[in-house]
This record gives sequence, C-alpha cells and structure tokens, in this order.
Amino acid sequence: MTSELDVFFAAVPGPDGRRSAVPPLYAHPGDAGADLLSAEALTLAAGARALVSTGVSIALPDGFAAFVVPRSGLAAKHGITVVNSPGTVDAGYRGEIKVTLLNTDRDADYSIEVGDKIAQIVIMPVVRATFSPVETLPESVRGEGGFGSTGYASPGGSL
Ligand SMILES: O=c1ccn([C@H]2C[C@H](O)[C@@H](COP(=O)(O)OP(=O)(O)OP(=O)(O)O)O2)c(=O)[nH]1
Ligand SMILES: [Mg+2]
Repeated sequence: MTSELDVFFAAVPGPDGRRSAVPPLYAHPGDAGADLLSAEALTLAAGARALVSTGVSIALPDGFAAFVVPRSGLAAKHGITVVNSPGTVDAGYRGEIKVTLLNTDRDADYSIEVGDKIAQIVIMPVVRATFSPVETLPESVRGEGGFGSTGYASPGGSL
C-alpha cells in the first residue's frame, strides 16, 4: 500500500486514570486493517457481548471514516465478532474508539487481557451525499431485484 494518511491519535484515560497511548497497529506493510488493542481485561462469557475500551481516540480528516471490523482469527478460532460490524467511526468523532465484541461460541468463555488485539479498523475515503427527492427514480438493469433475486447456483449448475 503506497498511500499514507496522517492521523492524530490521543490516549483516553481509563477509570483508574491509566493512559495507554497505543495507536491502532498495522502488522505488515500493505495491511488495510490496523489492530485495535483492548484497554481492559475482561471475560466474555459464551453468548455475551461487551462494549470494550481501546484507550485511544483519533482525529480523521474530513472525507474519511474508519470502520471497526472483526479479526478473522478471533472469529474462526473463538467465534469472537463485532456486533455492529462494520462499526463506523466518523471523522468528527473525538471520543474513545470502542468495540462491541460478541462471543458467538455457545460453550466457551473468552478472556481478554489489556493489550490484546480485539478488532481492527480500516480507514476509507467516503463521500457525503446530497439527497434530492424525485417522483420516479432513473431506471437501472437491476431494478428492484434483490434479496436472492439472482439465484444461488452457479450459471452452469456446477463449479
Ligand atoms: O464500533 C464503533 C462504532 C462507533 N463508534 C463511535 C464513533 C462514531 O463516530 C460514534 C457514533 O457511532 P454511530 O453513529 O454508529 O452510533 P449511534 O448509535 O448512531 O450514535 P450517535 O447518535 O452518537 O451517532 O461512535 C465506535 O467507537 N465504535
Ligand atoms: Mg449515528
């Protein structure tokens, strides 16, 4: 990935006053996702969800948003996902980034330590729309088709 964006971040003090100024972390060059670290220790019981602190806030430039998405390893191995995925962090938001984690496993609790990677953010350019009312929308090939309208089998019936 060659494009870089300067983003300010700041530590958000926890209830105990502790400040951890760890920004979201890209694990490799070229990664789209930067890992968010937990600022708290907790155990997510099977089936439970929690709003988890990351201890960090960011200031995105106008025209960008950050999307909070699950980590595939946590999802595949432990059933840990993000309830509102993708969570939207608006450019104007200056509060702490938080992650609504859900333990989808039916049986196993999942314990999180301070500093654990719990989710990731993907920063993307976004546009703001001006919505204009019309009586009839412009036609399109898809029209009103959706929700499975294109079927489920591959065109040849096998692949
Ligand atoms: O996973 C998320 C989603 C959102 N936010 C923060 C940043 C975002 O800018 C703000 C509001 O998010 P959203 O608009 O999704 O929540 P809402 O329930 O509509 O709250 P509001 O009425 O404040 O917009 O909360 C997070 O920290 N994590
Ligand atoms: Mg909102």
